[in-house]
Amino acid sequence: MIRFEHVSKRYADGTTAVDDLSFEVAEGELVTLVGPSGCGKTTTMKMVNRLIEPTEGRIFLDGDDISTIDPVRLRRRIGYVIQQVGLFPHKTVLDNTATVPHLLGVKRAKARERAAELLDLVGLDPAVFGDRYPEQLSGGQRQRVGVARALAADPPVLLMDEPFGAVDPVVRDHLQTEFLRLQQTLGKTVLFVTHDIEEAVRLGDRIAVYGAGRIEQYDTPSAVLGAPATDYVADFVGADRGLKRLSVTPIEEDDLEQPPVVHLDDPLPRELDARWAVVLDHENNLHGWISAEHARVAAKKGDTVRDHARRMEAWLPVGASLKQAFATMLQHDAGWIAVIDERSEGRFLGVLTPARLHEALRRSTTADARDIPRADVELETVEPLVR
Ligand SMILES: Nc1ncnc2c1ncn2[C@@H]1O[C@H](COP(=O)(O)OP(=O)(O)OP(=O)(O)O)[C@@H](O)[C@H]1O
Repeated sequence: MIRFEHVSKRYADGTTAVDDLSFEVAEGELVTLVGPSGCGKTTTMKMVNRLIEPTEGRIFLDGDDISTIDPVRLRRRIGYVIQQVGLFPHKTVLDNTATVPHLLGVKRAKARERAAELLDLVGLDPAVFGDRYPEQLSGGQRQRVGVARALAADPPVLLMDEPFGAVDPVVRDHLQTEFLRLQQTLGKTVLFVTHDIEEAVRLGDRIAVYGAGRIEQYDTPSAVLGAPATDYVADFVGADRGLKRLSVTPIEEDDLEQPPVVHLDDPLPRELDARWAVVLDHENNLHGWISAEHARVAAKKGDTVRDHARRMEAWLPVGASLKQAFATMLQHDAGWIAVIDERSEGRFLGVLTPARLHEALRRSTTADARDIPRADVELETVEPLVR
C-alpha cells in the first residue's frame, strides 16, 4: 500500500533527516515509527502526503508514484492526525468534523450526519459534544475529534504524528485502547509516529525502530522485543524488554491446562482429584469454581454444585495478553485464571497457571538474536492456590 524506495531527505543546511530508506506497509497494516527525537520520523511521514518532498528516491501509494499525483488530490486519500489537533476554534465539534467532506462536495446535512456517526465511533456522544467548541473539550476529547475528522473523508490511509502525545498517561491508555478497537473494524493502513516504545509495541502490527535517519529494525513487536537486531535496538527497547514482551504475547489455547470440571446441576462431589474444580453450566460456559475442602465439609445431603459454587473473578478471553493474565492474577491474588472463548458466549477453554505463563513467554521468543543464556532450572511446581 505504501512503499518507500531508497528515499533520502537532505535539508538545505546539510542536515540528512532521512537516509536511503526502503520499506513497505501492507494494506490494512498499522506500522509504528519509533525512535528518539530528531531521528527522522516526522520527515518520513510528511513525505507521504507531500508536505515534504524527498531529495532522492520514490514513494508509492497503492502502486502510484506519489510525485506524479497532485498534492491536493493525494491528501484526499490520506487522513492526517497531529498532536496539536488544529481544530477550528470558532467551529463546533460537529462542524469541525464535517469540514473535509463538505469541502469535497458532500451536502452540508449529509456531511453533518456522517460527522455525528464518526464522533460516536470515537466515543463522543454527538448529542452531548456536537455543539461544543474546541475550548470546551478536554485534551483527550480534542484528540478524539482529531481522529474523527481525519476519518471523515474515509481515506484508506491514516498518518498519525504523536496523536496521543499531549495527554496524560491514563487518557492516553484509553485513547490507545479505543483506537485499536476502531482499527479492528476500519482496517486502515496506518503510519503512526511515536517516541514511546510502549505505545509502539502496543499499537503496531509492525514497528520501525529508527536510529539517526535510518531504520535499524522493521519487524513485529514480538520480534523486536524478543530478538533485537542490533545493540542500539536492544538499548532503545530497554532492559525490561522481557516484561514488555508480556504485553504483546497472546494467551493461546495450547498454553492452557485442563483442571477437573464439574457442572452446575451435578451432585456435589465428595472427592475431587484436586483442591478445586471449575464449574460450568450445561453449555460448558464458565460459571465459577468450587473448592474440594468446602465441598467435603459444608455439603448437606442432596446439595448440588449450584448450591456451593463461587463466582469466578479471575478470567480472561483467549487472545488476551500475558500481561493482562499476570495483572489479573495479581489483582485477584489468584494462582490461576480461567480462559474462555468470548466468540462462543464464554465457552470454558482451560486455565492458565504461572508455569504455563512462563512457557508461553518462552514460546514468544524461540530465538534470541543476542544469545542471552536462559535459566534452564525448573522450579518445583507449586500446587495452585485458590482463595
Ligand atoms: N526544515 C528543516 N531544516 C533543517 N533541518 C530540519 C528541518 N526539519 C527537520 N530538520 C532536521 O531533520 C532531522 C529529523 O527531523 P524530524 O522532525 O523528522 O525528527 P523526528 O524523529 O520526528 O523528531 P521528534 O520526535 O523530535 O519530532 C532533525 O535533525 C531535524 O532537526
